[in-house]
Amino acid sequence: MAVAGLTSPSPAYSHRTTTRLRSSSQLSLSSTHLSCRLRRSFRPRNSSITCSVNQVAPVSVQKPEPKDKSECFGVFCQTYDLWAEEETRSWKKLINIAVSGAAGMISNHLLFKLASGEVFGPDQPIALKLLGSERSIQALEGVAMELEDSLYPLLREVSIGINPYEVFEDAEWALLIGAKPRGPGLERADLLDINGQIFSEQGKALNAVASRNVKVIVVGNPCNTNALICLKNAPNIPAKNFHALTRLDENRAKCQLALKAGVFYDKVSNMTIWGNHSTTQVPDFLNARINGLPVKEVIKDHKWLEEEFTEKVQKRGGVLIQKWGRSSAASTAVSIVDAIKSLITPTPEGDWFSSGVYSNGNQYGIAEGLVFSMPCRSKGDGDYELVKDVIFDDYLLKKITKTEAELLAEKRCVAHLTGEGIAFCDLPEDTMLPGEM
Ligand SMILES: NC(=O)C1=CN([C@@H]2O[C@H](COP(=O)(O)OP(=O)(O)OC[C@H]3O[C@@H](n4cnc5c(N)ncnc54)[C@H](OP(=O)(O)O)[C@@H]3O)[C@@H](O)[C@H]2O)C=CC1
Ligand SMILES: O=C([O-])CC(=O)C(=O)O
Repeated sequence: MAVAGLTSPSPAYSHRTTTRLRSSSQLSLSSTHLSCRLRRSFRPRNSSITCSVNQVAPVSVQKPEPKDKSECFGVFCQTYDLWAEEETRSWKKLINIAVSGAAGMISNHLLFKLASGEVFGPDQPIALKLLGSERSIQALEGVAMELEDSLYPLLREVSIGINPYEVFEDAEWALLIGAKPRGPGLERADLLDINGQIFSEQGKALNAVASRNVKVIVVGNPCNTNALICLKNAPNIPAKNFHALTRLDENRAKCQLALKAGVFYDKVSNMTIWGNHSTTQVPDFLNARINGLPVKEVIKDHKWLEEEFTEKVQKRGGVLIQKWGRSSAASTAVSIVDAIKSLITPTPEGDWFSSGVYSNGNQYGIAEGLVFSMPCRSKGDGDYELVKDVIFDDYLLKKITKTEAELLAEKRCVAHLTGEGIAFCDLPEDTMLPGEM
């Protein structure tokens, strides 16, 4: 077998064809692929591995092989003598980033940001492990081909697959984007169940094969409850490592406040989104600041804050769908980048960021056992702490109670997927995703 080359993006490297070759040659092609990966070539000059099928010892017994094996892709299976490149000397150790829904719209923006170095930095080589499905495998090959053609120096490996137990192996970051979108006639309870099954399976897979300190960001909706299902199915990974993406809501809220106050949006800080990534979410203007001052001192129209501003942020996703004909993809990818960067760089003094995190042990009196968006700070080590000095008033507490009730109802709906008994679905009527109106 020729190692998948620079010039032939043919189906020769699809997972199915690789399986066929393996069967006929009686060789462990999986070892071949591994030995061909770029990370293996970080070694002194003159001792780089020359990759060829002859190096692999024949195996006497042919094991049954999974049909859905994840494989390195095209040019990313090649070996190079990287010591010729001085810059690689100062590079950090390669990290594995798994992305689900990798052929979807959000990923189409996100993967290229990850590969460019804008997220993890110019000295951080990465491996992208892309999860698709039978439905999307062709498209996923197309994505991998575009990554090949982009010639990103920091992108050392790309593998694609449809089995989360393969794709999530040794993942240090898992960006879980793939989920069935809500369509006409689909009840929210049904969506919770369908997507819940996906996140239950992916939680189990992370538990089995990912790095013990993997950081998981759940984007696929309904993301808070999907994140809860995921963490409940991954008992060997700290619950604190699971996040539901509410950073897009934070960014949307900052933009609206900046617009009203007539300032550039970098002047808005301390923006918390409380609760669910849904139309009950609470953009907190009581604690947010503009130019370091409380928002209510800068924007005197408090009725606007309570009514128009709040609803605008809650329903921004839906308005965008009406304009665009599809949900936010580029801005969601940007907000995923922001969310990751907030965990790997120290939070600026006095500021914070929002993330949907496990509510156990929170000091705000929010019900335990939920994934609830709250204000967080990080030292830049991938971990976070909840912010202590926030204030509440009756308006804020009432709104938080409403989004909490919604999340508690969602949780009861998926009890069968979190190991908490029999599910009982009594969702409030107005329970909606931001993209629904
Ligand atoms: N938290 C947030 O702020 C935001 C969250 N979202 C959510 O992110 C998710 C992905 O959005 P986006 O990338 O635009 O969506 P796309 O429709 O472009 O991609 C979604 C991917 O989900 C996968 N999927 C899994 N199960 C199914 C299924 N049963 N039917 C169809 N597709 C399925 C598909 O990949 P495959 O076949 O490979 O599994 C598909 O490529 C959605 O759930 C969306 O609601 C969107 C915007 C903001
Ligand atoms: O509802 C959706 O799919 C879109 C979404 O989450 C958002 O725009 O915030």
